[in-house]
Amino acid sequence: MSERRLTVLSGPSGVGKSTVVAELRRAHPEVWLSVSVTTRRPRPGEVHGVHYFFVDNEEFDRLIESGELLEWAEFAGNRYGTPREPVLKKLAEGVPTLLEIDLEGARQVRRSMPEALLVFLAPPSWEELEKRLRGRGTEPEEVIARRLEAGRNEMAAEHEFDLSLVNTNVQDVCHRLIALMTDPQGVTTTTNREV
Ligand SMILES: Nc1ncnc2c1ncn2[C@@H]1O[C@H](COP(=O)(O)OP(=O)(O)OP(=O)(O)O)[C@@H](O)[C@H]1O
Ligand SMILES: Nc1nc2c(ncn2[C@@H]2O[C@H](COP(=O)(O)O)[C@@H](O)[C@H]2O)c(=O)[nH]1
Repeated sequence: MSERRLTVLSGPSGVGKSTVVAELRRAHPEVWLSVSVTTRRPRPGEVHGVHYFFVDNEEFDRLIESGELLEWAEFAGNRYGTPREPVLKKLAEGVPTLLEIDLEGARQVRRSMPEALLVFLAPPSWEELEKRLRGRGTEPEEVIARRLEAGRNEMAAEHEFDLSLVNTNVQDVCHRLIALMTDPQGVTTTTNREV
């Protein structure tokens, strides 16, 4: 089984990664999304084991030390990581597998699984990104500021990805993403900005 079936979706906070992934999975339930571990507190409506595995710092330390994480990173004051075992199992079964992770995590996957397809989700503009992040209404202003600061860094790393998709329209992005996941032959190694 080729590691090419592993697709990583990254991009600045608020660009619409979760929205795109939710629509992709609604339309294509055959795609498996890794459930990450995080030390962040749950937002209203988030369910343990569905949106994240919510753990404390001690448990996260243990997961790192025992090598149970494929990658992990600190983002805007919290830690996030991908459980290794379920990802390897799904890939071995040939299931199209998706990780929604930050830039640092994507870089780690690039090193450990170089055949993975790394897709950057870009906003139509910086103003639109701010509008989406604030409009979501899930974080206080100081957290939004930290996420936007991280977002500047993520935008500067767009060229590291195999491909960029501009999230103007969720349906358009989903169509392109599922095509890439099921037939990634057309992807070149230089960054293309699309949609
Ligand atoms: N194409 C789009 N057009 C307009 N609004 C959008 C679009 N995609 C997502 N949004 C909205 O932008 C907000 C942020 O989306 P979402 O939570 O999916 O972002 P995210 O990239 O997963 O953020 P984070 O990294 O912080 O988890 C949401 O309110 C969502 O409804
Ligand atoms: N490196 C990793 N980053 C992850 C993982 N799971 C989620 N994330 C990224 O964290 C930020 C913030 O997410 P939020 O849910 O608090 O808004 C976002 O960029 C996610 O993509 C992971 O397992 N590893």
